[in-house]
Amino acid sequence: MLDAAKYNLSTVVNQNQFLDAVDLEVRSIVGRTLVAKRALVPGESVLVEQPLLQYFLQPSCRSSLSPYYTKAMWKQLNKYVVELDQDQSSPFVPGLPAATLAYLQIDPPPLRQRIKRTPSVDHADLDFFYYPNLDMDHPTVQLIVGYCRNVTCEIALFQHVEAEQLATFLLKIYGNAHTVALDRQSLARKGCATTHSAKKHRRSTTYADRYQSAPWPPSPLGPRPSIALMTWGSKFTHSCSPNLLLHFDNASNTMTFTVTRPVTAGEVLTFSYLPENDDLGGLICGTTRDRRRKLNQFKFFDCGCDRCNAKDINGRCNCSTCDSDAVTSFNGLSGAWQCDRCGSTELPEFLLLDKGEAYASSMVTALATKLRDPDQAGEVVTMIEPYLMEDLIPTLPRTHWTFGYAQGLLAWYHLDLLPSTFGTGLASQLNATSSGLREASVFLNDYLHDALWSSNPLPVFMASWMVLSPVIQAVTRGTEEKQYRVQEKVLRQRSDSDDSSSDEDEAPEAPELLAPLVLPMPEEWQKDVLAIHHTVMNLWLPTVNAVFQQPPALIADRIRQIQQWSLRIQESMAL
Ligand SMILES: C[S@@+](CC[C@H](N)C(=O)[O-])C[C@H]1O[C@@H](n2cnc3c(N)ncnc32)[C@H](O)[C@@H]1O
Repeated sequence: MLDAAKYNLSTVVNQNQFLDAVDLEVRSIVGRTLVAKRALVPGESVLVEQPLLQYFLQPSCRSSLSPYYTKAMWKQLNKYVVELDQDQSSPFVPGLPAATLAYLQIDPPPLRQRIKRTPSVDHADLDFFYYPNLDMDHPTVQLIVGYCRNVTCEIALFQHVEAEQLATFLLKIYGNAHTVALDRQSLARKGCATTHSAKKHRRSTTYADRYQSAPWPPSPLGPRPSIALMTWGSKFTHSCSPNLLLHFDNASNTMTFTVTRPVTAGEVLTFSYLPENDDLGGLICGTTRDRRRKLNQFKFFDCGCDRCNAKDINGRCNCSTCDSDAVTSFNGLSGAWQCDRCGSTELPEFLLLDKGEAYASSMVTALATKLRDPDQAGEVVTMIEPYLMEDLIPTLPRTHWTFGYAQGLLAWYHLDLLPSTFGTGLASQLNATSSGLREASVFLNDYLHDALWSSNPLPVFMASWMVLSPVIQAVTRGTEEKQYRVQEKVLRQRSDSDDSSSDEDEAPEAPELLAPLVLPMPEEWQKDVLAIHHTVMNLWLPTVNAVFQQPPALIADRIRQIQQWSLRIQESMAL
């Protein structure tokens, strides 16, 4: 029970809404967690919170966020990590030195009066954070335990600290903290930063304000990754299909947790501990096995979310035993594939060696990565179509996520890469747009929408852009004819061109681009375009608009492009 008198809510900015919407309970598998106190709707911000403790991941000078930083100590701490991680069995050590320095913020060294500050966090507040057992048989946990022994024995500033105490703190950071891009200028404006470079920046901006015409060089103080430990933000459970979206606001230094789909009273509130921009193995594509492996490596627990526990819709596959169109799902707990209809655990051939899925997954990932890299795209573009259509796709079950994703890559190729690489003439001779729209419809509707939207709406919307953006451009290009007006002045300039008295310095004016002439939509595009349009406008945008009441620039731009595209479709279909 979340009792305001019993708990410290000082970091919570929206205390009334928080207490009205959220409760603290202990649930099986996930332990202590925040749950919905009442039914919640998309767009509700259940928590807005400032960090209890915050520090830069890569400090480069002494500051209010790393008051004990020195180059020599930084070098020494990094050396311990490298020495202990020689076999590189632990995947998660780069943040250790910064977290170690941050420990001194809560437990300052007694002998260093000159730089001693009042502890920024009360020790007792840290009791509220979960951490894994120090005996845990996990390479990162054991590396941290060994590292803390070195630090507390050999570094003078840590001689008042017990190794166990430091290890517990570091594991609390690893198990609970968020990484956010912190803008040092906004901290400096609030008077928080005391670094020499921030002071220099303050001096320079004052000077620049006074002499506004001075061509001032851009500030070197851009956003930098920082670690933020949130008292209540760390009490949400992880899910691979979460019901919350996180947004960090630099100006107020707050993290907001917003509901993304309808939630019933009592439901566990979740966000994803996995990086949300990680296409495969993240929230959209990828296998249960990969996600669980990552969570175990980075966060030390085996995921027990609904998607991992029961049916991984991302990994569904036709049953080869009863030959039904029912799906075979991966059961994360038993670690086996099972048919929804006949219960068979006989694996379809694709999954038999687990090589099929792993191979398909690595191939679509590698292709997507190469195509996004301008230096590598050229070598892949020429082979993507025959490879996907002849080699890979025929081996993929139609209900498996790799099939959906491969269709997405093909759509991208037909709508964008083919015309931009080989020209629009060849693309139209090959009917590339029709093929691309059909493939886009499979990716956006059958895969992202039918399989994932209701359980994972926001990541679906983000992932859709890879294909939705080329769809918008191709449909817009294909339903308009550009029109120009050659202005009178231009005509006069042309007729005067031989006249030696004309002003030679006057540059000829370019023809003015007019609103394009809208053309009817080709009949063979209509079915797929309308299906995509229906999904995006009627099923996706209402939720996206509710969640992002004040959308960040990127989302606002996407919504604007979608709305213009919708107008174009209506105009062109009316002809
Ligand atoms: C950031 S804490 C969440 C709050 C924590 N339960 C507490 O008591 O403070 C992360 C820990 O919660 C548990 N947990 C969170 N999500 C989980 C999930 N999907 N499956 C299993 N355990 C989970 C794990 O023990 C994990 O190490």
